[in-house]
Amino acid sequence: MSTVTLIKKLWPFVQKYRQSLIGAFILTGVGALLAQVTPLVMEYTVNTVQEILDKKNQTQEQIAWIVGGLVMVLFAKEIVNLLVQLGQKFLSDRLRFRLAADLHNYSIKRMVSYHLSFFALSQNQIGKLEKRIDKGIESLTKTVKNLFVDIVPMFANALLALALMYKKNIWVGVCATLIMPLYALISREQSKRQKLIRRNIQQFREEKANTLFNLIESIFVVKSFVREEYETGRQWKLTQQLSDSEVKHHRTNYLFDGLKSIAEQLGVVMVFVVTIYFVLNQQMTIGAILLHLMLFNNVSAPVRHLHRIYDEYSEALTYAEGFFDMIENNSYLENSQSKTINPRHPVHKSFAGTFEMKAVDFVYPNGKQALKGVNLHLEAGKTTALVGLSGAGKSSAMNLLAGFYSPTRGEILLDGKPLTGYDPHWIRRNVGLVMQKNHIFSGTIEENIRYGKLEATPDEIVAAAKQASLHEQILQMPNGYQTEAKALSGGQQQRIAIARLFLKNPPIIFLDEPTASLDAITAEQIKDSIDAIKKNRTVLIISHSISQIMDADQIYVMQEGEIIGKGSHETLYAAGGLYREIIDSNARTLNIGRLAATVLG
Ligand SMILES: Nc1ncnc2c1ncn2[C@@H]1O[C@H](COP(=O)(O)OP(=O)(O)OP(=O)(O)O)[C@@H](O)[C@H]1O
Repeated sequence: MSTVTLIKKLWPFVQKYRQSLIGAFILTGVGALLAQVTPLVMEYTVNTVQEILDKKNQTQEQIAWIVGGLVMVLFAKEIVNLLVQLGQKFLSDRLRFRLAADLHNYSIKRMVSYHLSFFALSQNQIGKLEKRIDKGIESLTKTVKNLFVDIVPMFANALLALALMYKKNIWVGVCATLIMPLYALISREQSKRQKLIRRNIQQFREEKANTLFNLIESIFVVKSFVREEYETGRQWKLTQQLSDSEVKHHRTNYLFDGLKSIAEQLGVVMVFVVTIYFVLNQQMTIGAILLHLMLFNNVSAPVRHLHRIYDEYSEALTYAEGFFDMIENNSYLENSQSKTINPRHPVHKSFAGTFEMKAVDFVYPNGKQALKGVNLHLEAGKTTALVGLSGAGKSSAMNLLAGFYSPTRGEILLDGKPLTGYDPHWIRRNVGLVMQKNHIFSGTIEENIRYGKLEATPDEIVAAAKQASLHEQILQMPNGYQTEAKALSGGQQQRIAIARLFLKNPPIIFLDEPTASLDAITAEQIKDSIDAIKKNRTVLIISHSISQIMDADQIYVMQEGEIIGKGSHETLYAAGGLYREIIDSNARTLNIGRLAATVLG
């Protein structure tokens, strides 16, 4: 990423802090002027002392005045300088922290508006994203701070000092300028070599953060398979690769720092020799030696720090690239605002809820084709079931109907209109989802149920918990509804998701194995509650349980991403094939003959 691109991208975030920017620039100008005071005062001092020594007729009173005056000027300059620096630091810090907050908020806002396929990409795994956002914001805000505290003040100071050197003597000015191209050349070469190393470091850091996240997330499996050593070994390997790259990075820096130091000393010697020449030829006063060396120090200060500035800046550019790539990824934006039918459109008030998939193909970002030419019809107000072996594509079809992914080919219609024309937020507001794996947030049971309807009253929450057959168990918990939800069992967590659904009370219901981790009695209770809520709603259910499949008005059988049969339970069973195999093996697993004999007596 080039500097111009970076400025263009940052400007929308920075422009509302224009006043701080202008203030910082004014202070920078004042600071640059003040920095030249000391060399000029020193020149005057040396020349005056020389004069006193030459004339040998100055009174003690005159000497006291000169010394006192010098002390006053230098002291006053330091006070003003201190205030200027404080102002610069305050303004730049304020800008930095505000900017960090804005960038963070914006990146979160963008990220949550991306399609699920964005999160399915391997480079967007949780730890990697976290690192990219963190490092991106950190280095961008550091660059802004450096700009006002380091870069602009130092360069303003250097330019003014250089102008003064030229004004004093053109040859001295030329000497001071000569080292610049040499320095720039060395810095450019250094940056070229460091670029690749820095990219590697960024990737290793993201990888390391991600592996750590995964490790903590999978600690149960790690321990149960006694894989502690294997996991620490994986971490060690990554850390080793990262530290190798960092060592290489610093080694290259040391080498180039040495070269730059030689270039700077060359400049000092040249300025010194030229000034001495003019002093000996009596074309300059002796104070000029001190003046020129101090001015050259002002000129070379930014140059001396150039590598650090350059280093931090190049690092910022690398991270900024990753950060802006992530937050500007429009191809993954769900873009609810741009839809032809938005939440305020009257069509939504009278929608029926008929879904249709027409010749839908779907390929995941990793290249796995999950759906092939799928034709599916969910009749409004009826229950449709998807049946098939594991990996057949049932959940993928459901995710597409809920608008989480877009078909690779074919189209999906809702009430005869393309799903792509609807605001995905609106669709999901009208669809209640209970998935195989339901996420429980850190927080209380009440907070977790409330997620289904944020404005729900406590009574509504209790009613939803009752419908989900969870209320009694919650009351037995140490803090009732205020108990930490993560402490719940798998089945209880699933019922939290079901309670959310009841609270949301949506016209369309998608259920993916809603009773998968429940005991038989709870599963029956939930089935009854779901049966009650199902009436007159459009329902899509994925289940391996015979009872839930049989009740459906229409059943679709899926195999390897394709629909291979549809109809009622009776017609599909009579037709034989996969459906019959699934039902028969379900019955065998249940040992239905013996079960019937026991239950029916
Ligand atoms: N996020 C993903 N990225 C890549 N491939 C995926 C992803 N999710 C699912 N798949 C693949 O798509 C295929 C269909 O998966 P899907 O989850 O839709 O099957 P399913 O019929 O619901 O299976 P199950 O009954 O086990 O839940 C599988 O081969 C699976 O590996």
